[in-house]
Amino acid sequence: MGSTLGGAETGQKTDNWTLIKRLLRFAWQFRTRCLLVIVLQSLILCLTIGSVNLAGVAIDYLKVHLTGSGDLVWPLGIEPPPGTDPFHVILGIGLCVGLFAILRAILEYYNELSRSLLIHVDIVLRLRGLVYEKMQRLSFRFFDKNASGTLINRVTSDVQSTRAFIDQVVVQVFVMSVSLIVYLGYMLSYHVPLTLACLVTTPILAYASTWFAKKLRPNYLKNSELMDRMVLNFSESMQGIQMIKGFALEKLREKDFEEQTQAVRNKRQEIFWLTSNFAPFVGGLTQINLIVLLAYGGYLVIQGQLPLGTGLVAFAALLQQFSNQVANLAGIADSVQQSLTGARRVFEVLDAPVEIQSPENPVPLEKIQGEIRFEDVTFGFDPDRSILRNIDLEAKPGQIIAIAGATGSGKSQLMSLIPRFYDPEEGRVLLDGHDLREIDVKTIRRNVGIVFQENFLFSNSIAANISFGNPSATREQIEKAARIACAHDFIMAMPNGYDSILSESGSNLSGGQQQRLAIARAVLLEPSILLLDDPTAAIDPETEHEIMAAIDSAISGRTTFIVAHRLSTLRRADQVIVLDRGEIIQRGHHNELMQQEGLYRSAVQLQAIDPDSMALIAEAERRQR
Ligand SMILES: Nc1ncnc2c1ncn2[C@@H]1O[C@H](COP(=O)(O)OP(=O)(O)OP(=O)(O)O)[C@@H](O)[C@H]1O
Repeated sequence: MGSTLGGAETGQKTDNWTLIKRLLRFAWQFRTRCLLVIVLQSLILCLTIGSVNLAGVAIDYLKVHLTGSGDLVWPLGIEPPPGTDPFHVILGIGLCVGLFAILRAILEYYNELSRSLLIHVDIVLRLRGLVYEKMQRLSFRFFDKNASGTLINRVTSDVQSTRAFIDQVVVQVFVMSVSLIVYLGYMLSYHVPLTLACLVTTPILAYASTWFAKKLRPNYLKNSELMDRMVLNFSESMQGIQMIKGFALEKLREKDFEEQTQAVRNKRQEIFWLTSNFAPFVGGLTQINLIVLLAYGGYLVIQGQLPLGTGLVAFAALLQQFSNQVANLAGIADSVQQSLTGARRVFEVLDAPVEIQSPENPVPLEKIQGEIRFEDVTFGFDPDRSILRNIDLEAKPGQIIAIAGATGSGKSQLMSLIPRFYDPEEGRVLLDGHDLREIDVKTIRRNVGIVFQENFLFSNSIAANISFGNPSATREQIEKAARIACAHDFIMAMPNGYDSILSESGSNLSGGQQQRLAIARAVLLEPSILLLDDPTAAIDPETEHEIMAAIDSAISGRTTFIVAHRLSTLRRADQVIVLDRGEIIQRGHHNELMQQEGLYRSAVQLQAIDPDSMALIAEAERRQR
C-alpha cells in the first residue's frame, strides 16, 4: 500500500496551510464519493428553496384572492388554468410541497448513506491501513522514542479526527458555500438593500470564528497528549496486571488512572465550554438579522415594495436557513482544529523516516554460511552516550559465542546489531563477508533465529505460534521444530495438541513451555544464525535444564550467540566474550580465561556469572584498581 499522504514535511512542525494542502491532496482520492455527497446536498438545497418559494406563492395567492389587489409571480411561469377553484389551487401547491418533502427525505437517506460510506469505509479504513502499514516498517528507534499509548491513539482517535477534515470540513464548507451563494442570490434578486441590511452582523461573525479557532487549537493538542497518557496507563495496567496484584497496588493504580481520566475530563470540559458558548453567540447574532428583517422588511411590505409571501415570508425562511449555515461555522471551526491536531499526529507517523531499509541493489546471497564479524563497532541511542565501543569480534560458521557481563553492559544491544535491528554509529557488522547494510533486510532476518529473555506469544494455535516466521510451514516441519525444542511432548499432552489455542500472551503455559515454543519458532526458520538472549533468565532453576536441553539440540550446526550464565554453556562455547560498560574486556575459550586474572575468573570462582553478581564483582574490582 503506497502512501498517498506522502510529503516533504518529515520531522518538522508543519504550518496549518501546508497541512491543509496535504489533506486536500489526500481528500482528492475520494473525490467521486465527495462529489456525490455534494450533489445530493445541493439537490436537497434546491428542494428546500422550492418548498419555501411554493409556501410564499400560496400566501401571495391567498392575499391576492382575498384583497383582489397585488401581483402574483408563478414559479417557472406555471400557473393554474383560469377559473380553477382557489381551494384546489392551494391544495395543489400543498401537494407539491408534500412531494418535495418526500423527495427530500429520499435524498437525505442516500446522502446519509454516502456520507457514512465515505467516512467509515473509505477514509478511516484507508488511513488506518496506511498508519498501520507504516508502523510495521518503522525501525526500533521509533518505538524506543514513542510510547505505546501515543501509537494506539494515533491509529484510533487521531485517524478519526483526521477524517473529520474531509466530511466535516471539506464537504461542509462546500455545502455551506453553495447554500450561502444560492440563498444570497435568491434574497438579492428580491431586494438588495434588505439583503445587505440583514447581513450587518457577518463581519463580527467572521472575526469571532477566527478567535474561536485560535482558542481551540492548543486545547485539542493538550487533549491528545492527555489521552496518550491515559491509554498508556491503561495498556500497561493490563499487561502488568500480575505485578500490580502481586504488590497489591490496585488502589494506587486506580487512583493514577482516575487522576489521568480527570485531567482528560477537565480538558474536554474546557473545549465543551468554548464550543457551547460559541454556538449560542452565533445563534444570537443571527437573531439580530431576523429583527432587522422584520423591521425593515415589514416596512417594505407595507409600502408595497416587497411581496408578502414570496418576499417577506420566503426571505424570513431563507434567512433562517442562511443563519443555520452560518451557525455551522462554529462546528466547522471546531472540526478544523480537531482534524488538524489529529492529522499532524498521523503525519508524524507517516513521515517518520524508516531507518533500517534494504539497499536498492542488495548483494545476492544464495546460501548463508553464518559467519559474523564486528569491525570496530560503536553504537549508542544518543550521540553523547555510546552503549557499545570499539567492538571487534568474529564468529566462524557453526561456532558458539557466549557473552557474559554485568547487567547493562551491552550484551543484548550487541546481539541486536546482528539482525540489523539498529545500525552501528561507527564500524560495521558483516555477514559472510558483506556489510549488513548491503544485504536485503528480509534475507538477514530469515536467517537469524532469535529467542529473547521473554517471548511474545499470540493468542492463536500452538502450530500458528511455532510457524509464525513461516506461515506456510507443513505440520511435519512444525513438529520437527517442536521436537528439536523439546516441546513436542508437552504439546501432545494438551487437549488439542498442536491446535490448542493459547490465551493472550500464552498465559496458559508455564514460563519453560513458553520458552520452548519460542525456541521451536526460531528453529523452524532453519536459521544459519541463532541468537539466544539469556533464554533461561525468567525461568526457575528446575525448568532451566529442560530449556538447556532444548537449546543444546537447537544450536547444533548454527552460528550461535548466547548470553549465558551457566558454566556448562560457557565451557562449551568456542569463544567467551566478557563485556564491561560497552567494551570487550576479555575474550577467549573458557579454559584460557580461567588462566587469566580478571572479571571472568573471579565470577566463575565465586559461582556468580549472572549479570547482577558480575556487576558487583566488576565494581569491586574497579575500586581495587
Ligand atoms: N531503547 C533504549 N534506549 C536507550 N538506552 C537503552 C535502550 N535499550 C537499552 N539501553 C541501555 O543500553 C545499555 C545496555 O543495555 P543492554 O540491554 O544491552 O544490557 P544487557 O547487558 O543486555 O543487560 P541485562 O543483562 O540486564 O539484560 C543499558 O545501559 C541500557 O540502559
